[in-house]
Parts: sequence; structure tokens; C-alpha cells
Amino acid sequence: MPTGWHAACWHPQSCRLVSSPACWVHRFSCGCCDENRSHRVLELEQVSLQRAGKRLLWQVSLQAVPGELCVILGPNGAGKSTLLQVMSGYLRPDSGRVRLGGQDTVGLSAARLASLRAVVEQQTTVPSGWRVSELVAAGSYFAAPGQQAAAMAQALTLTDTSRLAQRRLDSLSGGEVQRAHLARALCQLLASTQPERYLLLDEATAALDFAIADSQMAQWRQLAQDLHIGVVAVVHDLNLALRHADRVLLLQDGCSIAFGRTADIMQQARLEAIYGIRLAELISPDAGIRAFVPHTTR
Ligand SMILES: Nc1ncnc2c1ncn2[C@@H]1O[C@H](COP(=O)(O)OP(=O)(O)OP(=O)(O)O)[C@@H](O)[C@H]1O
Repeated sequence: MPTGWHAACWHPQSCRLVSSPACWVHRFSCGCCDENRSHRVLELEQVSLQRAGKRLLWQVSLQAVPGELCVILGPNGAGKSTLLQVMSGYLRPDSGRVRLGGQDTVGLSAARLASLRAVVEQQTTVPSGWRVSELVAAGSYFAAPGQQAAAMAQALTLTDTSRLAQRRLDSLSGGEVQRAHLARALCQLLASTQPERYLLLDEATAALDFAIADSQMAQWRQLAQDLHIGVVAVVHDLNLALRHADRVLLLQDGCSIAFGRTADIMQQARLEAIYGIRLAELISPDAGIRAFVPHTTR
């Protein structure tokens, strides 16, 4: 029998409640997964936050693990960026806890935080006149001198920004600037020696064209697996999430509506309720691809 409340089991193959549909949705303690809850998880537990008398987040829980791409979805104003800022340690929740590497983020030094997570924010600013190489190098600020050059070179290669390295940021397109910031964040993680590292991305595909956005999402998932980092991304495009996310958190009005494996969470009726729109679900039997499009009558 379940013995209490705790976050969902991340090892369903060894979970004795796996056959129970309630296991993910209701987050029962299954007991057997306690030992699997490694300190490498990025964990939000019942996080709430209020600003100017408005409830921005209410008892939101989530776990992200290295090797996976976790996507946060929800309508405008749902609280996605606020949640990512709480996860990043930029905002302190009024109640609840955020743990990174087994430690509460409250009280972690800037250097320790920088070794555990790197963030690409929705609105990015850089000092005028900076070149891409300078921005990326800033990602390795806390690294040992011997690790900086290698981390920078690898980050530029992985994000296909080597050819932009000597360009000034103010001469780049919006999409190129976003990729440069991704390179800076990756450089930060590559320069870290921590076994648990997280890449937190807020609408980092917003300025990218359809094809590049798709390949970026595929690349994030691949990077998560290859570098064994956890990637948490706020995304607006339902179909990008459907195609690439391992897990999805649906937010509405600051509340978690559902969290779990992508195929289980992204159900038509649930998405229609959250976004307040009728959707058609398209399925390509040959390619095995699902997609949602607004169902409008003309
Ligand atoms: N400091 C603040 N004081 C008051 N309200 C705030 C503050 N910060 C954010 N909000 C409000 O909280 C809500 C959630 O904002 P947030 O930016 O997290 O949403 P979001 O889901 O990321 O939205 P979008 O998809 O439009 O980027 C919004 O209604 C916003 O106006």
C-alpha cells in the first residue's frame, strides 16, 4: 500500500505500482522508488509564489532528471517563466522547496549554482559591443582556467556557432543571438565538474525558424542524453513538445494541471481545456507522428 506522499517514481520498470494508472498522476509513494530518488534530481516540491497580491504559482511540483528533456507548456501568463526563475534560483518561493544536487537552492552560492545549472532567459541583454566569443567565454567564468578553452570550443561546435565567434552580437539576427546564448549556457555546464547539471531554457526556440526550432529541440534531447544533463525548456509550440519532450508539465493559472510522460499528458481534451480552443489531432500512420492544430470552421 502507498505509505505517503512523495514525488513520482522515475523508475516505473522497477515500481510495483507501475500497473496503477494513479502512479504518475497522483504521485503516491510506491516505497520501492525511494532508493532510486537520487540526489541528481532537480526537484520542485509544492512551490508557491505570490507577487503584488497575485498568486503566480500554487503548489507546483516537478522532477527533472539528467538525460531527459522536460518541457513546460501552458498559455500566456500561466507562470512558466516564473517557474523557471524559481528553478534557476533567481526567485525565492514563498513556500515549498527547490532542490538541486540534493541541496536547497536557497543559500547556495552563485558559484555553486552556476556549476549546477545554466539558464537562457526569455529576455536577454548583453553589454554593447560584445562578440559571441566573449559571451560564450562568460559562461565559463567560474571554471578552472584549464577547462575554459575546451568548454568554449565544444559549446561553439555543439551549437554550430563557431563561424559566428568573432561577430559582434549586435550584428546578429535574433535566431543567431539565441544560439549564442545557448552556447554560453552550454559552455557553463561543460566547464562544470558536477555530475548533476541542468540547462534551463525559456522560450529558446522563439526566434528560430520552423526547421531550426525542430532541429534544436532534437539536439537538446540528444545533448541531454550524450552529456547526461537535464534540460528543462519552456516552449509554446505543442507539436515541438509532442515530438521531442520526454516529459511535460502543463501549467495553467500558476497551477500544475498534469505532469508525466509526454504521450500520457498531451491529450486532446486536456489541451483544449487549458488553451480554451478546439483542436484537431492529426496522426500520420506511416511516420507515427501526432500533431495538434486549431480546429476552426471558416
Ligand atoms: N513581479 C510581478 N508582479 C506581479 N505580477 C507578475 C510579476 N511577475 C509576473 N507576473 C504575472 O504573473 C503571470 C505569469 O507570468 P509569467 O511570465 O511567468 O507567465 P508565462 O507563462 O511565462 O507567460 P508567457 O507565455 O506570456 O511568457 C503573468 O500574469 C504576469 O503578469
